[in-house]
Amino acid sequence: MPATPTNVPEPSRTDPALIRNFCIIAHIDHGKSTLADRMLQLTGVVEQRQMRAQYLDRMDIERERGITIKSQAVRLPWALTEDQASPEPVTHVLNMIDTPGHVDFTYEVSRSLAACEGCILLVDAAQGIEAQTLANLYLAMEHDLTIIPVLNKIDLPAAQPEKYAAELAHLIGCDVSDVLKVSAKTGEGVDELLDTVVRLVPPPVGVKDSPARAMIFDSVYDAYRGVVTYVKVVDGTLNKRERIRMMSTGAAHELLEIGTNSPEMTSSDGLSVGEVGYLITGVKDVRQSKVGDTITQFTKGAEEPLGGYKDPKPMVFSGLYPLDGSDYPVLREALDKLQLNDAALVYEPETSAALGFGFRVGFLGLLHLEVIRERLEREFNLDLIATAPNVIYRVDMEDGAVHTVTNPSEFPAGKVDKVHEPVVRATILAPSEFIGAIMELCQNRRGVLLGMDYLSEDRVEIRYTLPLAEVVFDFFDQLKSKTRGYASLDYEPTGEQASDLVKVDILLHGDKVDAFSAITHKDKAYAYGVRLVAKLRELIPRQSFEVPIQAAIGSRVIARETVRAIRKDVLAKCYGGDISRKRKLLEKQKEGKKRMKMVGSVEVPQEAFIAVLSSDDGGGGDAKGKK
Ligand SMILES: Nc1nc2c(ncn2[C@@H]2O[C@H](COP(=O)(O)OP(=O)(O)OP(=O)(O)O)[C@@H](O)[C@H]2O)c(=O)[nH]1
Repeated sequence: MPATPTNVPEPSRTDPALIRNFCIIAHIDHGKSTLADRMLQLTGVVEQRQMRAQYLDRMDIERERGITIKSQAVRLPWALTEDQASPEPVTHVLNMIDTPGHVDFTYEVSRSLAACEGCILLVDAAQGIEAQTLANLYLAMEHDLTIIPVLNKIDLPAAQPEKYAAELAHLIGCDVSDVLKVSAKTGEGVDELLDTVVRLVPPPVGVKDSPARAMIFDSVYDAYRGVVTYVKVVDGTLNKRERIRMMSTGAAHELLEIGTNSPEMTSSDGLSVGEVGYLITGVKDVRQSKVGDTITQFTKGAEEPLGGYKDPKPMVFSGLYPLDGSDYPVLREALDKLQLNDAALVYEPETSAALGFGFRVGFLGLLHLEVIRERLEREFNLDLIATAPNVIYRVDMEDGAVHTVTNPSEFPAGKVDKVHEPVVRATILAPSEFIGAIMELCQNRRGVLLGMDYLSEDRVEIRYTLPLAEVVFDFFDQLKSKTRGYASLDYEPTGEQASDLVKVDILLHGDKVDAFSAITHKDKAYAYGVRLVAKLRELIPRQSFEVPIQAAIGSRVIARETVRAIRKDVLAKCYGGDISRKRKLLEKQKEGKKRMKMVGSVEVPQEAFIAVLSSDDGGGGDAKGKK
């Protein structure tokens, strides 16, 4: 029987003993959104007739278009099932906090978890534990959260609840009988799950009568209301109309609105100890309301911030250039706009001899890069050339100077002592039959095996240290193809290592093309040069003169190909008078031209810049492409 939310306490007056803050962590597609839907329905915050699939996700799309805001935290009233029959059931307040699912946003996930006291670890009963299940579980453990293991999709004919319950129990060290079994689709077991959240997740602890301290765990930009900031109040109370201070910057703002989501925004007088909700201050840029920062009162505020604040650090860089140079101001404006909602996006203008005016843009990871690029192209109608993504290198010179390199073409000339590159700790989960293939791939990518564990008879967890540069290209695609789609991957940065790295330049007609420069390991430089030069020879059309294509390390040429002269005369085969056919061919040639970029005196098609992005393992796989 669904609970009807009666006697729900005001957010500014809720007894912390009745609050439960929790999140759902799961591997992608294991059913997090569907379970959230069921909870919205069972707790009565969304009525049956309003319910549609993935209620919260719908808001996500709207937010992207700037209409509404996704609920980063939803307040759900719930009375224990056995209480529901009594005349005055005790209503608990469950705050369900959303966590971004992807590896690029680990810091945000970690802040969301820091706002909770417990979590539901959701695993698909037909698939078992996957890499993101583990990555999130480890984060939850770091934050000392109470973990409720749950198997989802038990309605599926392919579900193996007994097998995976044992796997899950083994992983977190609990009893098999503690693993709950639900179907987010049919709703089976979801009310028991809500009861379990009330019973097992500890209430938040904080000091009521002290200056307020609230942690920001998310911050989103809304076209109409400005920045909406999601917080958990740890100590004290934040009241509407109060002046507040961001502790990392000291900036002061007025609290124009404060409230909770259930699931639409509902304003209140304030938020007190243990409560989770949103606030609006009128700031226009998420960088003024940063994830991880602590908010307190402006006067007589707290002195010590809550721990854990750090600025987002870009890990991957790429040059973004408009195909049509006159679009440069549009690109600048578009980046400015996107930055309003993305504190992790950094960029600065850059000029390339080959590509003209553009920006060097820093991203948290490859997914972040893809999302931004797609939004620029889709929402701002831009045609872009993106240079191959690269990581940050730290270069120590023999004379003691230290350079930070975010663009390979700026790799310093002169006597280099050491080059450092970032490394990650990667966790791969897969059926054990693929161990050999996975190890071969990781070894090829300069990986160092850290360890391997069997999760069950036929599933393994393999841990490697890998240079980030080897992961950012196409590692995941390769992993998927070598394991028929069965492997899952997660990684986290773990520092840097000194490596034998060199810069490989590409010369077209004797001119260095900065957009093609790459930093690679010395042992791979030759294969890289040969492969790229061969690829470019295929892609660059014949010109009216001969074009040598060379790869070089410093002044030493390591590979060379030549594009022979003669411009292709598309009309050569059109004898006689079929004028419409001639026109068609000429138009086609013109179309093709549009997508060309003049690099020095050579016309280079756009695909050539993309070709640099795909790599073949071992360097020798190019024959595939030639067939
Ligand atoms: N049969 C069955 N299907 C389910 C159940 N729960 C979720 N699904 C389906 O599984 C798919 C993924 O569910 P989502 O809720 O989108 O999963 P998610 O974890 O939120 O996925 P992401 O948001 O992409 O990370 C959808 O097609 C759901 O309809 C369940 O209990 N039974």
